[in-house]
Amino acid sequence: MTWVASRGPKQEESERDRRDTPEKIKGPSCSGGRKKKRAKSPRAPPRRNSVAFQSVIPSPPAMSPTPAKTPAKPRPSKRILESYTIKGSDGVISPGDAVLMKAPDSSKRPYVARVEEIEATGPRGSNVRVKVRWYYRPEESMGGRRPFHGSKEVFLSDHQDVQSADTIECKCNVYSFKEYTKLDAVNAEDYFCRFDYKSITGSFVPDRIAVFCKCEMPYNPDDLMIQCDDCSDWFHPACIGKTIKEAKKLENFSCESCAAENEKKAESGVETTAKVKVKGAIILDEISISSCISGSTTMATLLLPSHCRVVFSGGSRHPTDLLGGAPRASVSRRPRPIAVACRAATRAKEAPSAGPPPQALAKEAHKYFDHAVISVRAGDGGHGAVLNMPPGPSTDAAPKSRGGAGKVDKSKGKKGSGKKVSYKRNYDGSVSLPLGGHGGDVVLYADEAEESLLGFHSKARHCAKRGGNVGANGAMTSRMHNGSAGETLRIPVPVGTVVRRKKGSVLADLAHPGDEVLVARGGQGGISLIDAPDYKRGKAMALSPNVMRDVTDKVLTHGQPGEEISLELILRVVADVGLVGLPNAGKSTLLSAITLARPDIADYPFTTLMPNLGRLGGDPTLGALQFSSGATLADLPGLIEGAHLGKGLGRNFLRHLRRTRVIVHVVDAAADDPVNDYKIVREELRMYNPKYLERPYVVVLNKIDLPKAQDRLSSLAFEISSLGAEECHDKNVNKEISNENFSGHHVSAGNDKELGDYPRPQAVIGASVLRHIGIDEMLKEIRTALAKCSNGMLLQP
Ligand SMILES: Nc1nc2c(ncn2[C@@H]2O[C@H](COP(=O)(O)OP(=O)(O)OP(=O)(O)O)[C@@H](O)[C@H]2O)c(=O)[nH]1
Ligand SMILES: [Mg+2]
Repeated sequence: MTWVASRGPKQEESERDRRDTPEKIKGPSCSGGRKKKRAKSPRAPPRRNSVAFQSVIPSPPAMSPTPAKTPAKPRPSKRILESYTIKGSDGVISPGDAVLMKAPDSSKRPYVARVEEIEATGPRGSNVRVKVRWYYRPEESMGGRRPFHGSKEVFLSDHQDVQSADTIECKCNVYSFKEYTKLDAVNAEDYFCRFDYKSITGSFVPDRIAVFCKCEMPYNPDDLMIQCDDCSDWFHPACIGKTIKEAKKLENFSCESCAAENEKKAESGVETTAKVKVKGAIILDEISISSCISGSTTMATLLLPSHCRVVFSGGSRHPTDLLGGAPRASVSRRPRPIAVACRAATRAKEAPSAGPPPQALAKEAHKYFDHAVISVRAGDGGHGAVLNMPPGPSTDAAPKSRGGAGKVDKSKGKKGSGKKVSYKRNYDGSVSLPLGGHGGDVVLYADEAEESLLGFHSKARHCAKRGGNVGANGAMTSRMHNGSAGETLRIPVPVGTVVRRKKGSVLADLAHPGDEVLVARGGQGGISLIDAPDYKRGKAMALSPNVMRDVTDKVLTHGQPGEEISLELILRVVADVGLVGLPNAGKSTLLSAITLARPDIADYPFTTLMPNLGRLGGDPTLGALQFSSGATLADLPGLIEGAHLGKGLGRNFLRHLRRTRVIVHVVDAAADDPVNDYKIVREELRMYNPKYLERPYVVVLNKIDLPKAQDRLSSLAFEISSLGAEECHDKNVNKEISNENFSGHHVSAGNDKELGDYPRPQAVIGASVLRHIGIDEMLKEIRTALAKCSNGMLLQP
């Protein structure tokens, strides 16, 4: 006679129950959900069918109302045994041991159970029975198998049973999670258990568990993970955009945030001491590492060459493990987790934090307001799920009764009673499996409310949210839906910001309010898989052609990582007219005189540190031939001789002239040598970008209210107006400006032209902005210049 373990109801019944079970898993929780009503798990037997343990404990004799005619049969005597020798093997088991018990279907994996008690009944104790507590495999639990479940993982359930000792196949080992990760080798009979499982409610104890990686998943000991040398967090290769092969070749690894930090530190030039640091419980040298993992070639290549690698193993993973196939008999070597920090890690920890400190940002804002390097990361795609395909109305899939010989499976009579479930289908009729949510994109957009890039120095990293996982309770149901899409992260930048890859090409010029650019695309959501039993797999596959299976099954169920990119943001103010000149020439005074802007004005050099913008109102009375629209003026910091060598404030702020179409030179006519001052500024402009000198410009000889200026006004005007060539290349100006907007660097070399070779000023005007003398004439000239260069239209900046 062949004995098999008797567990579980008919599959149909279980699936129906599971479909009614709402999904409750949230975040790292590993709970399989709760039911309001008492629910049967796939394994939970209908209590009427299973032999309740209590029933074999001698109970008090029943009080019979009528005396029996025949004497009651004496109950067989029962003996509790301390140990039992498994039939057909030398294995001896005793209470507390884990055993494998035969499944009714020989093609199925044996059940794992913990022996609670051994009893012998019958004449001479010939009938030995064991009280067992079942271990559930993840796919047998209500929540189903999740990506973080190991192939050798089992849950200790509260489901008890009494079985014939003849169903015991052999002894096995169920380790705690910690013990399991420390095993040198994992045999076919080795399992691990980290959760207790309540088979009635489908809940787990503990119901929370530590999560790792960007995907925030609990640790699956089957999967390779890489540890960041700096922050010590663990990452899946797929989550950092690497294949397992590539990950194994890595010698040093720093996660994105640590890498960005390290980069900043490297840029700041902090010298550090390099020391190899060993951490973790096991400190091994090269030889002991190789001996420890001698059975794992994959790990050997990973660990030996670098000293700086790290790892949890994944060599033993096989699709059949994930799909519920029989455990492989071969012995796989399990390397111990070893973490060896590399030099970069030590350096990172010792280096001070990079980036300008907040005080510097406040005091020297002019150095940082128009340039920033940021890194953005789009959200990862949500994960798909490994789903169980519920059996159809046909009972060919229904498991046979696991009852011992002679037992009758009452549920057999319900053949074909299962309801037909209508699934969402693709256009070709195949079952549409739910997808993880799309990760959030990252978009930069021009916002008029933003004035500078200073904020990006204090927060240089921006991450969008990840997509939601497929909310599945393990079973494929008609109510399943895709994971929620991650929200797009929209980052406002000042109007006029040029976005480029770090040390790379220009991505966009956000020159108009509302302009936007998608800089990082969110990862695609992972697809779901059907975890069908062997005998149904063919059918399930036929139903669902979009199911992809691979050796790396998990990659398929995992969402794709979101894009990550380092960006350089360069602000070029959007202005039509640029005011340039030496410090104290009166540029800010001029801006405040003709616009509503109120810049700082003072009698000392470099009062202005950052460009000030002002809006010149339009004048419709001027008519069509004049520039009657409004224009924006930018007052730039003062230039001095040698600015191109970094003197004064340097000349980097001259980038803000790029979008201007007309330049106004403000010259202090009361200065010692106004003509030379004018030439200095022209020369600095030429050194920065010779094309600036080809733009129409007006010279304002300021402060003519002062007697010193008044005396020489006419000679100064003559001298300046005669400097330069007569011809003006107005027609080319527009084209040049728009091209320059996208050119990365100014051109200063290879230009043989002298100052005198460039066009003369359109007009030289004597003015006193303080006394409002010559203002109207100056405005007229500015408008004329604007009208000329834009041909009556506003330019596309
Ligand atoms: N007498 C006289 N003084 C003037 C005139 N315009 C400006 N000033 C004075 O010149 C000084 C400098 O003026 P600002 O407007 O700050 O000069 P700036 O060119 O902006 O100087 P920086 O910001 O340092 O580059 C102030 O004291 C003004 O009052 C003018 O027309 N006549
Ligand atoms: Mg100023």
